[in-house]
Amino acid sequence: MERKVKVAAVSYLNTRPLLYGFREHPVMNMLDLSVDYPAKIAQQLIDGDVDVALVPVATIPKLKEYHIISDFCIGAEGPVASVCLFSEVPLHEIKRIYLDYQSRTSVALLKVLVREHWKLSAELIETTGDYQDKIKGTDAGLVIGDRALEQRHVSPYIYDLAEHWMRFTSLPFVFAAWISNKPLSPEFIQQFNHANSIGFHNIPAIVAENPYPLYDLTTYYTQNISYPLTPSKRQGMQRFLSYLMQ
Ligand SMILES: C=C(O[C@@H]1C=C(C(=O)O)C=C[C@H]1O)C(=O)O
Repeated sequence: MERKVKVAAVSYLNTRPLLYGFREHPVMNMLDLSVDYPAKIAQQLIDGDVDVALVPVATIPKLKEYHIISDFCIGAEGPVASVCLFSEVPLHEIKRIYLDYQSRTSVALLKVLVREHWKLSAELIETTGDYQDKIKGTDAGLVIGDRALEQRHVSPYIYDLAEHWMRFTSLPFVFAAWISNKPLSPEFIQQFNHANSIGFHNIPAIVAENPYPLYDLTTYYTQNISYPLTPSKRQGMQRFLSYLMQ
């Protein structure tokens, strides 16, 4: 029997609709699935520890070989809600910004917005562990994923990065896409895509099995995160990658 395809996905709530259909799907006989936070997954795909991953798109320039294997992604066509710059003061009073160690794409996006759109001179600070309690006074923080949905209840100023990218470029944004570091069989890709698509017809069931008091997950899954990897999202992704190559 052929070796199983190693697949890594993001462990946040936003990935639940993509993974919902994998349970009991025949494609599970062809793969081993693991989950982790985005920066970890990026490293696993770069190192070849996995074959396919829902990787931050900012990882693409670091891959020797890459194939976008699916019609689904973690994207947004307006406010995404879970990737934000959080602050106690307005944007232009921010002196320092803590960056999220779990992120690759959003950190790169924040840098593009700081430099090209907001034109801020704030100092950017890398983090390696919890830092949200440092978001105080003129120290702001970029937070992604479920922790961002929590931080929405803490910080008075919330700058949504997908919304600001759209204001800047008039294009949607792609945070993560299913990417392989080697060619995979058309049969696998077809089954994989099918498994990804099942959740979209079952959003009420997914919301019901993930009780989450901090944010309305129906809104999150249907109005914030936009999953289809459309031509305009690909265009947004190319524009973003062109900033990373500069
Ligand atoms: C929208 C999100 O997108 C995530 C952001 C990523 C990043 O910044 O590298 C990577 C994967 C996505 O799951 C989120 O997690 O809130």
